Amino acid sequence: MPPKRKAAPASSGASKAGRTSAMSTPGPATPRSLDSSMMSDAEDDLNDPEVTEVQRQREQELGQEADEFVNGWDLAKSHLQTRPEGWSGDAATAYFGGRRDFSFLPLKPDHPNRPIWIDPNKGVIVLERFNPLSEQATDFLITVAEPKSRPTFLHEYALTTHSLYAAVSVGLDPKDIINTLDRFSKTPLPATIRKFINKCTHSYGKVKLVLQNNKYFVESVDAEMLETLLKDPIIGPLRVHSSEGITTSYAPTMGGLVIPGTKNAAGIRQAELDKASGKPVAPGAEAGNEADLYATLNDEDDDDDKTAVHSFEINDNAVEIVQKRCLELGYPILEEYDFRNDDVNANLEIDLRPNTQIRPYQEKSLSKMFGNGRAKSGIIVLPCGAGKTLVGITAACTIKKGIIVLCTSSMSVVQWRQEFLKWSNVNPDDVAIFTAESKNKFSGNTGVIVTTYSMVTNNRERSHESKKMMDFLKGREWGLMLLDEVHVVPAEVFRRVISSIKSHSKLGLTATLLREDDKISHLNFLIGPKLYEANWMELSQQGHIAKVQCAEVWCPMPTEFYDEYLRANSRMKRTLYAMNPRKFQACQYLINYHESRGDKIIVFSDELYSLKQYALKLNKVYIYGGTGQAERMQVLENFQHNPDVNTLFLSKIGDTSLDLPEATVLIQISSHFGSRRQEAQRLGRILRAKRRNDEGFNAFFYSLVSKDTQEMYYSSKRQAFLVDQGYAFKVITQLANIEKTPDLAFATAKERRELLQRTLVDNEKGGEDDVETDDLFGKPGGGRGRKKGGFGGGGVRRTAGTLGELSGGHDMAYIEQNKAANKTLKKKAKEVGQNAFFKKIAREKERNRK
Ligand SMILES: Nc1ncnc2c1ncn2[C@@H]1O[C@H](COP(=O)(O)OP(=O)(O)OP(=O)(O)O)[C@@H](O)[C@H]1O
Repeated sequence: MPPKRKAAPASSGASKAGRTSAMSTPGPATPRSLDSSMMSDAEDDLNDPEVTEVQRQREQELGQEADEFVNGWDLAKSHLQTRPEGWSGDAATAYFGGRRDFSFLPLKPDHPNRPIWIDPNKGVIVLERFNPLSEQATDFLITVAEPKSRPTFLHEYALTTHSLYAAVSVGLDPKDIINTLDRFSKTPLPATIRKFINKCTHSYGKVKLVLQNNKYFVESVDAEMLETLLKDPIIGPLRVHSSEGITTSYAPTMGGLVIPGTKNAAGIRQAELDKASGKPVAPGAEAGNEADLYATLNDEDDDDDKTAVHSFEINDNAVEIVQKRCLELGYPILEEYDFRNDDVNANLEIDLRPNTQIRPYQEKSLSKMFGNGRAKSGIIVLPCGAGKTLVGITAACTIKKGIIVLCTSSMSVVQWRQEFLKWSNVNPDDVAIFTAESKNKFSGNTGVIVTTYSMVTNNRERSHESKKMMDFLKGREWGLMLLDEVHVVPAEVFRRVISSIKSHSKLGLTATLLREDDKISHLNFLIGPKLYEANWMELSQQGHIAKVQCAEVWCPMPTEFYDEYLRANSRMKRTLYAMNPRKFQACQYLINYHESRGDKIIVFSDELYSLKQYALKLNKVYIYGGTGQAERMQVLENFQHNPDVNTLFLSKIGDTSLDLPEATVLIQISSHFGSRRQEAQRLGRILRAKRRNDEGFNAFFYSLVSKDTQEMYYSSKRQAFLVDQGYAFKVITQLANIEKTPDLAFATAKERRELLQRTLVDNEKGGEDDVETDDLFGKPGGGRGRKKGGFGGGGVRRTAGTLGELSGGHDMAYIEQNKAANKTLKKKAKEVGQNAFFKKIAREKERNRK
């Protein structure tokens, strides 16, 4: 069967440039050129129970697609060899024909000097990064469009309704948007694009959602508009009937706003004054500081004219439906909080400490939130380690009202509280924690509460204390709700949080806004649109996150493994491509190489059988769902502090449930399907490297892939997001001098055969059923670390002798070669219970507890 081969849309062309060949031939062109639309409905959302069933079905389909892909290459290759004489088509022709043929757009005479192209149908903008005007164009595009893909030479942005609203809300005039786009464009601005911009900007801000006295109101200055909405068959019935239809009041006015932690903030200016004992730096002194432009609104904007506003009340649980419907009607609802004129809710004494200065990208992201002096709800996307916490705290210091922070674990709750105390001058008694262990309220009449999603959405019988606390949380209006790690929380959880706890504004924080597509659109209504997404490459060039070299290592499968692979069911296929002895050797080689350079290495395997086999054979420590809490802590502490423990094997439990110490190298030996989010999250683990500013320092991310298997396909799918962020995956087909690796595993044909037999026998009965979850909200049928069979389970029998008998090779008795390194650690820990290293850790723990 020929592979499904839909040509990718022209608009994703820029993202195709991400993979390059480092050594020898990369083989066939990369699977990125396959149907990229399939990426959108991938099973990205590993944690969402709602997705699990869909996910299982997709897994099967994906398996088929992957097989077709692999077979397809053979077909394609044979086709190329036999193409007819005189055939003039080339591989690229398909990308520029039909709907992607834009040659009807006339080029301006000086088009080489202009940096952008605009797709008249989709509003996708392609920016030439090598053009001299690209810097200016980038600053502008970030304000009016959403970044989609940013590899080295070509960037893609998209004009969307939300991006245009955001542009208007920071004071850009539709005419200016059109003129500037036209100025940068190589062709005259298409009429469709002008129309789209005018339409979106025209309806901006006509309808608002406002929280007053713990009730939601739909508000507009245009009474007729509200009448129209009330006549709508969906919105009309959602009005609260006891309320008296449309009411009219008068809107207050705004004053100037300065985001704390920026150059203009009082604290910073005071600190600069003190430091230099001289004049303060003039506000906005830095020419072209875009954030200054947006963040500081002049008091001249004040006027005393009060405008009449009309409103009607809606039910708490109708908010999402009304928002969706208004967007369909072409009147997107604006959720903005005029916190400076909120006299109802108490003010919180909180400011950033005077010496705290937020970084330019943090400032930019916040200027999107506070662009017009009010707080817009939405999501800020910053890579791991780029300082999302400080962004959230600065937002809290700007709003200065009651703040509620929702985290994914009680460990993060404690960290958030500590960060509040570290970066701001808030009174420690005003920052309270609501977890299973602690249910304190703040001392004054307002403050900060840090809690977890599960604490506030828990359906089980609550303790008296916990119930009292929930009543407290529900009974008041919060100024800001900070939602951490929004990409891993199911939409239903947000729905429950948001309908029970009322807040005037919401800020979602995440490193990757990747979920199944419809879930992303849920977030638009549940939290708000994406306000800002940082450019990873820019941040790494500026030294805020580490530079990472990404490579995909192609490992051929020995014939006997490949034969079994072709015959195997999908479960066994996965085990076989993970247990490929050439892959094992590559892993051993890379570990040796990087350990000798002083790196700390994390090896990820989603396949539990291979995880443990690799770790045992290489005598390394490992953690998976079944590892007890005490052992986990011990392994992590050793990995962090013990110079003899430099490699840690991790199952997918490491993606979300562990607070991992810093590492500088990541190796993936097996990864589940095509989750772009998981891939990005894993890369994030090495972005925080402290040595990132050392001259020539690089972190490394290797994906080991068994050649000509389904893995090749999944791997390319997984990389899509990172490629869009500008990471180039080098393909390595040969590791130099690998055969000279000391004690290279499976170096002989006999050892490889033995490995194959053992793998087949051990997994005969289904082996590890990978229901292990790293999951915060649980999946049906699997609690944390629950698994059928496998290690510690009852399903697999592994005894010396059995294999020999089965295979008929009595000389191949299976010997458990290594004691688990974990056990050695445990033993050592007992022996050296009073060792300085452990004493230090104990002291640190004690300090943290205080
Ligand atoms: N403006 C700043 N000035 C100084 N240090 C900063 C600043 N912003 C962030 N940092 C530091 O950068 C580090 C990473 O910050 P943080 O943990 O908030 O990142 P993150 O984006 O939340 O990462 P993750 O997604 O991994 O949780 C922290 O040590 C933090 O103190």
